[in-house]
Amino acid sequence: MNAGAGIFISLEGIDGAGKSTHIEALAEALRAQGRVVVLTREPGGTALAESLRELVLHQPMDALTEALLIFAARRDHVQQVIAPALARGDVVLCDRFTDATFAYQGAGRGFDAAVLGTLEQWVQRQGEGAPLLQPDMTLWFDLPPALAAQRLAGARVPDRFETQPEEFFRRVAAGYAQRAAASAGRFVRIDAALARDAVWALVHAAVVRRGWLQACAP
Ligand SMILES: Nc1ncnc2c1ncn2[C@@H]1O[C@H](COP(=O)(O)OP(=O)(O)OP(=O)(O)O)[C@@H](O)[C@H]1O
Ligand SMILES: Cc1cn([C@H]2C[C@H](O)[C@@H](COP(=O)(O)O)O2)c(=O)[nH]c1=O
Repeated sequence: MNAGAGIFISLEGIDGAGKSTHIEALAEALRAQGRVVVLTREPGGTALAESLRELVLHQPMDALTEALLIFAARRDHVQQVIAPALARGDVVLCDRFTDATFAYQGAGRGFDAAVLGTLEQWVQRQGEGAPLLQPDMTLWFDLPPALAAQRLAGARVPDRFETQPEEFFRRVAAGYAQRAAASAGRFVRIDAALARDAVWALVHAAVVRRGWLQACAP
């Protein structure tokens, strides 16, 4: 649940699943129908959080340090960008949010999910008794890790996560599947193995179904 009048949509999936390929087009489709869209990402989205992102993606560190830095970045991002945008009534499109932490740090690294849950409660509430900030909808780009690795091969210099073996991404993918099953009303599974046009059609249809976009005229 989000605390404002706006709409909070997150995009999730393992590295290379195709989120970035569609997030700009979704922002444009929403803007074309008069919505104000804040396009952002995690870790990142503020100057401080982008600095923490650089550390998390490139510096060696243990699992607790990684989880704390990601939640510190998230706190700043929520306070400075996401909560104000939702309060204004904007649409927030966020490339990854806390489901990524449960999938990567929890399922991938094996970090204690209960501790992650506690950090989530601290970071995503605006005050005592306030609701837990959560996306209204999560578009989950579900792609087999072997296919994601093929798509990413040679595409860019890999970071600390992208250099992990395929087995790591199998655990992360299983983590996402578990999150999706536990929050079936929030998650929309996108078959990311399809061709780009077909993936876009699924993304567009998911947002239309919620009534946040008008269907295109035939
Ligand atoms: N449906 C598709 N079919 C084939 N290739 C695709 C498809 N969608 C995206 N790609 C390609 O796969 C690669 C990864 O896509 P993209 O960067 O959008 O993934 P991502 O989920 O944003 O990854 P990351 O989270 O690691 O940044 C890119 O080279 C992109 O052009
Ligand atoms: C939010 C979040 C992210 N990560 C990881 C997942 C990715 O490998 C990188 C971000 O890179 P991207 O190209 O922008 O997808 O960070 C994570 O491990 N935990 C998180 O909570």
